[in-house]
Amino acid sequence: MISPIPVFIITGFLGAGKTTLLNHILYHQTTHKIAVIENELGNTALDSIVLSQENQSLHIKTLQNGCICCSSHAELEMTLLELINQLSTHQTEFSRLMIECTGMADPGSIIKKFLTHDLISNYFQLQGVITLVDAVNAPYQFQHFHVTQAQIGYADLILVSKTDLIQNRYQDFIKQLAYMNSRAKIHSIINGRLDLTLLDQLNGFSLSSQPNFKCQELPSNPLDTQVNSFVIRRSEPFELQTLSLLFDKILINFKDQLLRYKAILYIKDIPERLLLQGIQQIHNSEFGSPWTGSEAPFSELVFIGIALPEQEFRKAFNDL
Ligand SMILES: Nc1nc2c(ncn2[C@@H]2O[C@H](COP(=O)(O)OP(=O)(O)OP(=O)(O)O)[C@@H](O)[C@H]2O)c(=O)[nH]1
Repeated sequence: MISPIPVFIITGFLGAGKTTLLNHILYHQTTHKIAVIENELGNTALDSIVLSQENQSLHIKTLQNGCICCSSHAELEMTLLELINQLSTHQTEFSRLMIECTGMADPGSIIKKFLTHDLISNYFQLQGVITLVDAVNAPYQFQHFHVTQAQIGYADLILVSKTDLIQNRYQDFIKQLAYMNSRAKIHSIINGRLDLTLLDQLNGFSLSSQPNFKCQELPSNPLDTQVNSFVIRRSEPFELQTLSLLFDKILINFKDQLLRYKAILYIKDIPERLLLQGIQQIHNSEFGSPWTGSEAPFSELVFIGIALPEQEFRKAFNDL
């Protein structure tokens, strides 16, 4: 058994710059052999031809029978299982896997595949969801294609592309993205030129990471998008049992709205911090390092979802 291979999911609406980014990564990174799974909708896989010409050594698989978040689910699973077979029989080797989604894909179901499938989750460790956002067209896309909002909600790293076309007029837009997803790092990039060290820093699905969420101090939601996020902080400890009951209730009541959530929790009479993360209904938790004498224990929770009622959540946690 090899140690799990880090997986990056690259998402973003049509034309946002996913392939441009992928080409930059493949061309400039030197330390990893990267396998790529691309998903093209119903046309020739021109993108992958460009990629494979520039990077002969890469294993590139193009899925063309539909979108991997819906109709082509089984095809993605089969491809991953095939890669596992090739890895375990030493027919191939690579140290990172990148999946480029179609522009219309909701990444939620793709993420779930990596968290729920026994064999796939043994071989592959989801490292991060990278969402490309087209600074020129995203405000229109947010209004007309709601999947673009979900793509923001699932992101660990948001890359705002095409800022060269609008000069400095995107600061409010960046604030809007932070309002929608307070967990994700946000950077602007031009023509895919990503600082590759950002990839090494991604650990969106790690339970051991220290949450350090951005505060939401934005008074309104200027683009009237549905996806929102908020951070709840608390210094008093939670009772484990009542907290579990509250989470159960939230998962039932908001099952169609929750996208992602992550928390570090201070639990009464427990010396270690409890780490929790979830995507939609799937969640896992474990105890992390103990609180040290020099730090004041605290809880910090971030929720990202579709029109989540922030005040209702705050009240529910405060009342515990
Ligand atoms: N000016 C400018 N153009 C960009 C930038 N990033 C990408 N582009 C261009 O935008 C177009 C679409 O880029 P792609 O990388 O193909 O976008 P994509 O997200 O892979 O598109 P789909 O496969 O259709 O979903 C191409 O012509 C790119 O050259 C950028 O930062 N600035």
